[in-house]
Amino acid sequence: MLRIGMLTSGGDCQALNAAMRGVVKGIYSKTDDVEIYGFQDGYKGLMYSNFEMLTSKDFSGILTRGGTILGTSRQPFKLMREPDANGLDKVEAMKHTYHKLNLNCLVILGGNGTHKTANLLREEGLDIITLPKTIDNDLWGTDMTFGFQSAVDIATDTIDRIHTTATSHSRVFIIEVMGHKVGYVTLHAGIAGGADIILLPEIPYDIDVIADVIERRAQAGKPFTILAVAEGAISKEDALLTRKEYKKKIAERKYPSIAYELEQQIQEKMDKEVRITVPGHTQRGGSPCAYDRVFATRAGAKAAELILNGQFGYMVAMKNGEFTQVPLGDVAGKLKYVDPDASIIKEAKITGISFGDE
Ligand SMILES: Nc1ncnc2c1ncn2[C@@H]1O[C@H](COP(=O)(O)OP(=O)(O)OP(=O)(O)O)[C@@H](O)[C@H]1O
Ligand SMILES: O=P(O)(O)OC[C@H]1O[C@](O)(CO)[C@@H](O)[C@@H]1O
Ligand SMILES: [Mg+2]
Repeated sequence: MLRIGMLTSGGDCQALNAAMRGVVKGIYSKTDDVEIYGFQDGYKGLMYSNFEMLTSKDFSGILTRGGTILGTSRQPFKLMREPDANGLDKVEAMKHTYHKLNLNCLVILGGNGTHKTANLLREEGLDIITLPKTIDNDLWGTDMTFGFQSAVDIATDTIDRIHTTATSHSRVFIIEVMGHKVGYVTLHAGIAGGADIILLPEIPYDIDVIADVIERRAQAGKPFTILAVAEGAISKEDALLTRKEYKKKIAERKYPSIAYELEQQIQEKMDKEVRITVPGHTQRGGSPCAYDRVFATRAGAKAAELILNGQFGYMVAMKNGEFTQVPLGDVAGKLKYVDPDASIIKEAKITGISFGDE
């Protein structure tokens, strides 16, 4: 008998269900002697022993369904070592549930935050397999994560729609794309949507450069400008602050987000109508795109293979188009950033896209 626990943690995204379906189909293709325990709302379900016993049937028909059938939750990792309101030791509670149910392994689908806890549980002796989930594509050790391509498609669609109205009204439009620390979604949607300016957390911007691009476009007979801006885009001045100083500045910022601060800065420089669009959680919603369905199904199959082989302590990862496994200890606590020297940045610049830096 194989007893498998499963949970989804962190922000939801497209293809979580597709990935779990892949794992379950992969296992059931080899054996029927399986019990699947689905923990509700992320690690919470494991802590408080909230689970449902699922069968292969529960995973049928969910390939195209957005969200997660298990529910999810998030909390800063540092709170994991702090007792809950009733004094419960969260890590001990999770271990207790795992052992009480006599699980052979725990399958965890999550992003970078989730992997810190997954690795902690591995260090505590649990057998863990993880799958790389996040729209941010910021997981170290894998070239791709599921959710990313779907989010890029949605953000691109937003930019496409803004393009027509921006052109009609000769306006400057700021489209704020998800990504506080890492700008992959903004970079790809920005290029795909033909944004004129792309601002990423990894490449600090200079407001004078931005004003100059808008001005030069107007002089060239293009009175509208589209800016694709990551939630975590940062000015050159702010990039010089210490982490603590910057956090304080953000906490005290009178604007709801970077897009509104930028709008103000642009309007101080020029007499232009500026509008803001924030697609927000639409980027995580709805059905996964075809790429993510394929990626998640393959990742699920790879996870099933590892489980059946008794290989634990790994994240399923894609490297150069092939699925492989990376030790959890290598993944946890790291982020994969956009490399400002990557050729994609150079190529975007060659085609006239400004990153607001020079
Ligand atoms: N009930 C809980 N109590 C304490 N910590 C929790 C609980 N549920 C989840 N967590 C923690 O929440 C965090 C989820 O991570 P985070 O919010 O950084 O998202 P992520 O996994 O990086 O995914 P994404 O970036 O795609 O949203 C993990 O550190 C996990 O351990
Ligand atoms: O769902 P929440 O808690 O509002 O978090 C939003 C954040 O989650 C992500 O969608 C995924 O990490 C980020 O891109 C975004 O900044
Ligand atoms: Mg994350």
